[in-house]
Amino acid sequence: MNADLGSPRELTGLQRRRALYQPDLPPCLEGTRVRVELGDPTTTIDPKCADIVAQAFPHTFGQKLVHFLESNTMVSDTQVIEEHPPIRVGVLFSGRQSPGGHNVIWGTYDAMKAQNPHNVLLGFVGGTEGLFAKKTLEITDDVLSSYKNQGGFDLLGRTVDQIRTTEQVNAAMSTCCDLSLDGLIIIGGVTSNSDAAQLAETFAKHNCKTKVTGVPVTLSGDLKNQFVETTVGFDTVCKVNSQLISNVCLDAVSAGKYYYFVRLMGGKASHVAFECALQSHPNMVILGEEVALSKLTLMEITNKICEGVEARAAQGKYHGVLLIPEGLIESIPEMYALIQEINNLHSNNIPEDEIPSQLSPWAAALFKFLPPFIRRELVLHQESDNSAQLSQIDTEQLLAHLVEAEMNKRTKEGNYKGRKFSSVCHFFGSQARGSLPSNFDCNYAYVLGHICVQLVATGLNGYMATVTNLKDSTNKWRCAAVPLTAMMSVRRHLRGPGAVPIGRPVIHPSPIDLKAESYAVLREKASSFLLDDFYRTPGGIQFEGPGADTKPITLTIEGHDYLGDIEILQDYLEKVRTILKPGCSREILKAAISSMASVNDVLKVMSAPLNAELPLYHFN
Ligand SMILES: O=P(O)(O)OC[C@H]1O[C@](O)(CO)[C@@H](O)[C@@H]1O
Repeated sequence: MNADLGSPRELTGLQRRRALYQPDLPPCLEGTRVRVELGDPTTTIDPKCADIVAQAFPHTFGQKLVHFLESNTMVSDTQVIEEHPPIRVGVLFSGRQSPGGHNVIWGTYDAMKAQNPHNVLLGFVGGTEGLFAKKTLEITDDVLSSYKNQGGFDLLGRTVDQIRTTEQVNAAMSTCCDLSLDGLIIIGGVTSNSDAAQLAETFAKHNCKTKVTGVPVTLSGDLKNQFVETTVGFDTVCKVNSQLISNVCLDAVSAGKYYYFVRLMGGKASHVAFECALQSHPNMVILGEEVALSKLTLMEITNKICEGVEARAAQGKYHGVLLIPEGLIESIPEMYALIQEINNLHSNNIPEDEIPSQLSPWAAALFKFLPPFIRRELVLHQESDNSAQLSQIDTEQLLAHLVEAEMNKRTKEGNYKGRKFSSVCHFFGSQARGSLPSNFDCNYAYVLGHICVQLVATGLNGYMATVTNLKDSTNKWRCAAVPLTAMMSVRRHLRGPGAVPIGRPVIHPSPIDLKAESYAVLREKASSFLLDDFYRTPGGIQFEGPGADTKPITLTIEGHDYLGDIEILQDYLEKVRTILKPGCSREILKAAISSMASVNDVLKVMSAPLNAELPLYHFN
């Protein structure tokens, strides 16, 4: 454990300014009187698994939804919390670093002190290991001062995202009992929140008074369902990565000689890569969900990229930018099967170096075909959820390697006559995780911290703090809490009516919805992105000033706002058309011509019918 955790940091000018930013609270959480409304009892998001989840969580399954309302909203079945006897709460970072995490602690602290100055908030130093070892740091104004609105998780640090074995659960319970905690707040993604549900159930079973609350914090954005719109950190990470990608795009087009293969952190699902593609318009993005759906093999993906390279070469372009989600590797059918075999061998405690010799013949053949660096990475020890360590597998290098080999082959066979293919690989992961969080993430995390305190004060156990209507301004956000069991399901291994649920109930990462409108937009623009170098420069995160709120939240959350972008352009085009009436004056024409760069941009995003209409205007 790092000895520097929690010590005051020396802040730069920008950090100091950020530390002064005061996150907004929605009206329902302002003041000390909060109205709590109990809604409908819940089952699970997958009704077919309800019985299994109910059996596994007899004490916490089926609890009611909770809504927090402005204190003057009158509805039946509500409770107003006015009296606040002192409480003690523990908090820990369980999941991976994600920008905004510190503000959950700050929000929790402020809400606790507003309720009763004698309340005590204890942070577990070193995450789960700190929880098991009872290693705490009391959160105070002083401790918090240099961590407000700051990136990283270094106020408390983190270790393993796992509270699962009987030993771990018992250690957590004895810590909570010994410290006499009324509440335990677990900050993390799907794995941490699944563990939080299990802990809540165990605590309830053993009459432990500590109420467990989960908070959706993960850069991956995959803890997403009918109750949770997005996770803390996703907005920032997508904005930072999009800026980096757009810089790479401009670099690529400037020199015209490299293909950049950029892998993006984000777990099994491709939300980060998808959002970044919408923001920065690279030439290609290969989403794991598409690959899984079409069952594309490694060679089919390679050929698809090669076709893109050839099509661009036909236009004299020898550069490009490709986005690759880190989870792609597991979406390729034959790679998935190989990784499953490796995982099974790990689960049977076979040492890394013996794994290759224990593979089935077909898996061994595939393994042998892969370059040595990928082989080494594939056999690394597993993540806490028994899956491969995606961040350690250089899928971008594997693809660059296969594409280069295929392009050389095509050249040799005389099928490709363009310049030699050249690639540069990047992995964008931690660069964005440590970023100063966006205003959105600062506000979202701070509000979630407040909700956690209301849950503990109301005595609710096994809930996740949630906020919906996030695309609106903070004063319209709807604050709620959802039983963790309501988000659980059990994986089925067979499709169709014969499907049998296998495994234990957990909260699963949600894949990209390939039926969503934002996905349709991306597909519609795919050939233009591939050939036209229609790169977009979103720029760095703007914290203040005129640029700060132009795009307050990620495009995929807003759903239609990418279309909104197009609407703005359409509107602009209409204006240009109105000015450019046939026979218009020279001055007006000159003014319009000076906007031509933008008109060209417009042309690139416009759909075909509008494109077709434009030549009616003769600018020369
Ligand atoms: O830095 P680490 O510990 O390798 O974690 C990386 C992993 O954590 C995540 O950010 C979140 O689970 C994944 O996207 C990624 O594979």
